[in-house]
Amino acid sequence: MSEASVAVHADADLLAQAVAARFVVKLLDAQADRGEASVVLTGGRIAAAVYRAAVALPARDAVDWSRVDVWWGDERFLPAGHPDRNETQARAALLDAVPLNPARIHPMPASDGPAGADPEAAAARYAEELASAARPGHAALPHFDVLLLGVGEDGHVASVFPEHPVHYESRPVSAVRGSPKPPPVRITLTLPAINTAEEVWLVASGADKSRAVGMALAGAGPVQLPAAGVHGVGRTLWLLDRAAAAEVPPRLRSLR
Ligand SMILES: O=C1O[C@H](COP(=O)(O)O)[C@@H](O)[C@H](O)[C@H]1O
Repeated sequence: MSEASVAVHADADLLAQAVAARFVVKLLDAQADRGEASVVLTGGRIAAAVYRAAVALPARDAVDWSRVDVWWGDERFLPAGHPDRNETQARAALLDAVPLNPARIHPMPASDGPAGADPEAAAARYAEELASAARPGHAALPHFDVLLLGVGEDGHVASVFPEHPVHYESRPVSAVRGSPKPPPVRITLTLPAINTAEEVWLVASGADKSRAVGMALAGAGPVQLPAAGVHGVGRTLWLLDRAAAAEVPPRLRSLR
């Protein structure tokens, strides 16, 4: 488990630009080291801005997109192509603009997909897909070079919400019913699965995130504040704008 580090940028636009640049470099580094890269995407407003900024970077053409695996940390359990699906957002903002191998894009199942409208069956199906990409002799998950997370006003990450029973799920992928944020039915990686990633980046912008961000970095409990419970194996990076960083303990800040 890695110690958290924090980078603060002046505003949401600069934050998105900086995260996009880091993201492209991370893919390049992973491909230099391993010949391929594996990313876990998130949903949310700042994530969409990061994806658009990544597409606008000339250096994006240095990435061999055909050797990038794309996974998701959570999904709203809605029909394929629904505008509120995290997949739909990521395709529009990033995936449709770069030459990925379609076989290496791994969206979580939709509610009208082959697993049917049963979110538990859909979660089990995604767990199987992850397991089939795991390295022989390793756990039930593939290697993730970088896993992106937004942070909710309540401190949720992916679709792990405060005090939700998903905290007690031992499998890597869980259905979520009764989400306090619409839609009520979702699928999510659980915190232990998220914490297998080499790097976890938590990206947050805006004053409405400042309390959750500050409490997570001050050491809140993960059941009450899920963002406090995520750690990359090699690196845990909080990427914030000034508004979201307003309550970060001063000793942790690195201002840009
Ligand atoms: O519902 C979700 O919300 C969070 C945060 O979204 P934001 O718009 O407040 O940044 C997101 O990280 C998660 O993937 C998504 O399903």
